Amino acid sequence: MPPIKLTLVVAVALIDTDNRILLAQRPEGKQLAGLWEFPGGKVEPGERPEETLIRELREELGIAVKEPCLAPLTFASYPYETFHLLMPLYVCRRWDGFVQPLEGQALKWVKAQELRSYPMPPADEPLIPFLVDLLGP
Ligand SMILES: Nc1nc2c([nH]c(=O)n2[C@H]2C[C@H](O)[C@@H](COP(=O)(O)OP(=O)(O)OP(=O)(O)O)O2)c(=O)[nH]1
Repeated sequence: MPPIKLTLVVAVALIDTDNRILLAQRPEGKQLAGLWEFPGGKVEPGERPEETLIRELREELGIAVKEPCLAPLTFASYPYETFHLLMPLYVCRRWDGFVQPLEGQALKWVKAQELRSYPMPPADEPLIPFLVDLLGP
């Protein structure tokens, strides 16, 4: 068996004042294209996960998030074919600026109980009940 490549990705459920969660659609041409995911990305060398998230949210969505506004909720651990994904999921209800699709990605605000209607990467499916518990149906 080849050694496992562990990949650390950090993601966030942004929650608006109606308790809806932001999903972003993975662009064509990327792995898992077309699936709906939580904003975030790979932790780069030398970064703390919270710094990664703040950077990704600025680059992808044009919003400014302060570190104390990121609350850990749960995590995903999933064996993709070429790497093992470890993905902490934070929750964030406060940010500055307006969410914009700066990378051309489709965005949707959805209720927790609607998450199952959006095809998500297999790693994300076990995260849904935590959001339903947190936010109610
Ligand atoms: N951001 C995010 N990534 C997720 C989720 N679920 C899930 O399996 N992933 C996977 C998809 C990718 O393999 C990886 C995130 O990497 P990424 O978005 O930063 O990078 P990428 O695939 O675009 O690749 P790259 O071009 O940056 O190398 O984590 C999720 O909910 N949010």
